Amino acid sequence: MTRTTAAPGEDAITGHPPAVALRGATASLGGRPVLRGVDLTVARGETVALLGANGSGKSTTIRAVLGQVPLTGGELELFGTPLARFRQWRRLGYVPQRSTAAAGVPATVREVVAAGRLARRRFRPLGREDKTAIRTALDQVGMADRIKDPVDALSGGQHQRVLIARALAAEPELLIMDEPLAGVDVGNQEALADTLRRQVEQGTSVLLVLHELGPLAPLIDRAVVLRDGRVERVENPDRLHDLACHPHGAVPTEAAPTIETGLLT
Ligand SMILES: Nc1ncnc2c1ncn2[C@@H]1O[C@H](COP(=O)(O)OP(=O)(O)OP(=O)(O)O)[C@@H](O)[C@H]1O
Repeated sequence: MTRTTAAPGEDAITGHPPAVALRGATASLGGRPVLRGVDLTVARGETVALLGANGSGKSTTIRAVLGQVPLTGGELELFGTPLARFRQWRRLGYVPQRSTAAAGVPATVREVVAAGRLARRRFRPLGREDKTAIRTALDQVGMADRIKDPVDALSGGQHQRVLIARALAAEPELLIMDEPLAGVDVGNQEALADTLRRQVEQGTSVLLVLHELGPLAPLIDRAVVLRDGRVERVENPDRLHDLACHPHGAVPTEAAPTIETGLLT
């Protein structure tokens, strides 16, 4: 049912609370303030990109959303539930920044992707549904033929695609990804963008850190630009082209040449 008015915190169209509602978030790491009052909302079915220079707090923000970095102030709700009471982690899928993920873990591709089903199957053996989800997720990232290989035998970009498959296998309602296309070649970036488009069409909410919009640009509803642990500005899709070319400076008034991707930091 379409609604024209929404209660505070609810999405105006679906009437559901947003997937992510972060308000005035502050956090410190190593004794230094890193988040200094971040407001971030991801409505149901929305795709939000977090942009900003190195060290601006993008990864820390999404780790805070995942409950991995404690907030020193502010509020976080996931699907309308305050973090302290949130237990439905199976509704989330996470693709960590590649350099921090699964390095040196002696596991096969299948085992890594099966880990994405952990929260769903509550440590029971894999069932038929799990096996189908694993196979489908690997198909979606073009890695089904490597299912039996050790992850150590994969290239960096292939490894990244397996981590994306792990998140997809969870069939999440909210997909959180930290630089998901880093190290992935152009052809596979396009394929992953198609996969993500299908997820979004099915109603998945997406929060992702990007340095380059690349083929994901058409999927993005809003871009939140961080600077020094604060939201510097929020941009709508029609500004994304300019943002890709001029992330931290003035946007020229003259028409710029059409460029689909651009360096964001
Ligand atoms: N474990 C840590 N201990 C201390 N400081 C940290 C830690 N992790 C991150 N920081 C600091 O927090 C700030 C924000 O880091 P964060 O990783 O969130 O930035 P980012 O925007 O994701 O950067 P990048 O684009 O380089 O990935 C940086 O100044 C960083 O040095």
